[in-house]
Amino acid sequence: MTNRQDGLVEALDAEQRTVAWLYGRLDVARERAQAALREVYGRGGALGTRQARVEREVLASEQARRLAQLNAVERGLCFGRIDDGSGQSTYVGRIGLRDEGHESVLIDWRAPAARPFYVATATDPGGLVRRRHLHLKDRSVVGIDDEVFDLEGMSDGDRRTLVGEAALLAALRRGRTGRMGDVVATIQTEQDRVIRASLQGALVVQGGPGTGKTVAALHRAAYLLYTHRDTLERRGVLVVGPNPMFLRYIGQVLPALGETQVVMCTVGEMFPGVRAVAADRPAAAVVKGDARMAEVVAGALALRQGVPDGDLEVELDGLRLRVARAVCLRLRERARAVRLPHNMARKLYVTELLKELARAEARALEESLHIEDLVVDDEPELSQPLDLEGDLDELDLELASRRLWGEPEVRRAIDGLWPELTPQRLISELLSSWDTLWSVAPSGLDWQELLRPVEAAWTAGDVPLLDEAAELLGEDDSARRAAARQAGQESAEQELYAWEVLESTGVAEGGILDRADVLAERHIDDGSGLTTADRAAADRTWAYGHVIVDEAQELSAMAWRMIMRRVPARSLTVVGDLAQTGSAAGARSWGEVLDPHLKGRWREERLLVNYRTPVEIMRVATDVLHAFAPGQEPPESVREGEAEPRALRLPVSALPALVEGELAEIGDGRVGVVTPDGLHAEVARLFPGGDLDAPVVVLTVGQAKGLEFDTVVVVDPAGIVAQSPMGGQDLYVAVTRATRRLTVVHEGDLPESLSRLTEKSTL
Ligand SMILES: Nc1ncnc2c1ncn2[C@@H]1O[C@H](COP(=O)(O)OP(=O)(O)OP(=O)(O)O)[C@@H](O)[C@H]1O
Repeated sequence: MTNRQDGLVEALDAEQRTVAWLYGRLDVARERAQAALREVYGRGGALGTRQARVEREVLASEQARRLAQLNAVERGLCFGRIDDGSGQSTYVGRIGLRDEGHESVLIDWRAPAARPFYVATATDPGGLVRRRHLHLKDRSVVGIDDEVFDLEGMSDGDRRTLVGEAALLAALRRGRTGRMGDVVATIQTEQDRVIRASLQGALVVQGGPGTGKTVAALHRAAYLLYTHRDTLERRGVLVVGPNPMFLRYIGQVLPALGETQVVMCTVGEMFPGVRAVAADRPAAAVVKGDARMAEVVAGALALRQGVPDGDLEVELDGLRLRVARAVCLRLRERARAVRLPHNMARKLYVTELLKELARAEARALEESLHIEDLVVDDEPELSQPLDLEGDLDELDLELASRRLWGEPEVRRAIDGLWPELTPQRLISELLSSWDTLWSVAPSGLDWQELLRPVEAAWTAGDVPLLDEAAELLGEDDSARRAAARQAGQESAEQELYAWEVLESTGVAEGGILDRADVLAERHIDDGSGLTTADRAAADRTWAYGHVIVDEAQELSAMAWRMIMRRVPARSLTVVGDLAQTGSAAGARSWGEVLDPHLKGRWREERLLVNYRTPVEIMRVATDVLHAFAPGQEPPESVREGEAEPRALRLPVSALPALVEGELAEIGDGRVGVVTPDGLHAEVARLFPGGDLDAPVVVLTVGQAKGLEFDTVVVVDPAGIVAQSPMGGQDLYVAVTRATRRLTVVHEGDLPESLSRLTEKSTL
């Protein structure tokens, strides 16, 4: 054996001992959490005082969460080590662990002490002499990669253990599984800046395909939850993604990092109770996404706050109650002046109008009696004009109002003037009414594109309109607010109590939680057993502590209005690539979409290295990019691929044979077949049952956005360009999904931008 091999074996042995010991600590921590959980449950059932129940729930939930976190970190518990010039070594892992003496033995990757592991470079090693990556298979150390920053500072023994392959490249070469994995072990410096940026304010992460925007944004969520757990566990974190497929693709990253309490949804899912299943035509999507639609919705609502053409007349038991048009106008102005949402202002309007109707009833009654003056002969002082209306005092008015409110004719009249509305009703009636759109749409807006049947299925583009409407309509939430007021009184007591529980049980000292109000909030006994994430997801008006928007270039101006409502503190991470905008309603510049809300108070980080697509494929992608954005440069690939990308002139029916060959080439990996929308059904029939985990999955470009596969087969590139409302952007997205191999299949001519591909007509 050579010295070098000896050194490596020695190093592996030494690291194996350390790693085994760390897993031992993990087992101890788990056993403790399990024992604590058993002990808490052992304290009895649902009986006992409220105090005892709260105590039990607080502890059980904390221990369960701790246990889930400890279980999540089993794979790759420790992945790094940093050595400083003083001979001190620090191990970095998925979670922080301490020894019996409470000394830190493993540093959580998110802790400040772990930072040098990610930011040290040869030119700026930050006091490190070496960074070591540990590769684990189950609990065994199977490899190590060293980067040495200061050869002089290392011992001879250490020098002998240098091993070649960079951990990053090893990670990038792995076959794809159909799901995104975490990259804690190999976060790069530029990504680290994104991940650890301050919670305050808005950060835009702009980067080309494969630069790790998504993966960095997810690690940022985990980092923020670790660093600001008190704020964020109470308020929650929301991740908005482009489609359900993408959310499934990234769904495992945060749980693998021990974080399960993040809400993930698409724009189409952001209105509780509505499932947006239909798609808009591009022209309709553009109009729906236009910021001027806010005026359209407001205008449509204003039309629902009506006044009669003449006087208001209601027939009731043979009486004709009449309220002058001028009075109706005055009541409407008064109700509008309170600036409450429509459904809440309606209360005021209804109360006032009922009083007017009560007066009108008295007047009508007077007239119906046909007695102008009641004259009592003997007692002239009693002789006076009959004045039923003038005789009504407040109490009479209230009683009469209540009675009138029970009359269907009165209800009908009021509903005709100021109806109680749901967002769904307002928007579906708006989008199906030529008259309403014609009268409220500002000039220049192609409102005719919006027209559709009243019962049409909801689209993702409708959801921001529904949200806008809900904001203007409000809901009569007096009952909920009364309950909240009462809960508010209780919460101070609960916080104090929760704190006492933590202290008396030692949980507080263990550092598991440091703020009692977090617990108090999470454990307010609303009887639902819901977590913050559950409550937030079900509540349209929830204000999140932080919102991450991925593929943010696709969002329309109206969608941004909705997102901003969810995050009043404007703590946002906006992740995207303007060169990949597929939606005609999407962004052309970040300033254009963000400035209306943030007034320039956002900053941008750029990611410039492509970790996904090999150089050869990126050359093709660059041609595609330059065809629609001549001056723009794509990110630089970090590695070479294994095959030149190719074009094949083949019919769709030949795809199964082609895909079979690709599967044979890549072994364990995944094939993605990307088609224009119009061909999707036909191609998908050739590969039944293809979900994300399947070896072959057929996707439209919209579905493939954000995903990646070992091999990508792009079908009918000319069709993809033709269908794209923006031009070549969709083709750019399609050709940048591959990590290893790219084949373009076409029957007609290839788009000019793909002329670099060597063309063949056989497999
Ligand atoms: N530091 C890293 N270490 C290991 N793998 C990484 C790293 N950064 C990114 N990757 C990998 O590169 C691939 C691309 O990352 P990601 O999907 O986050 O890029 P993206 O910028 O969101 O791309 P797109 O804009 O095309 O959707 C993923 O497989 C990801 O795991």
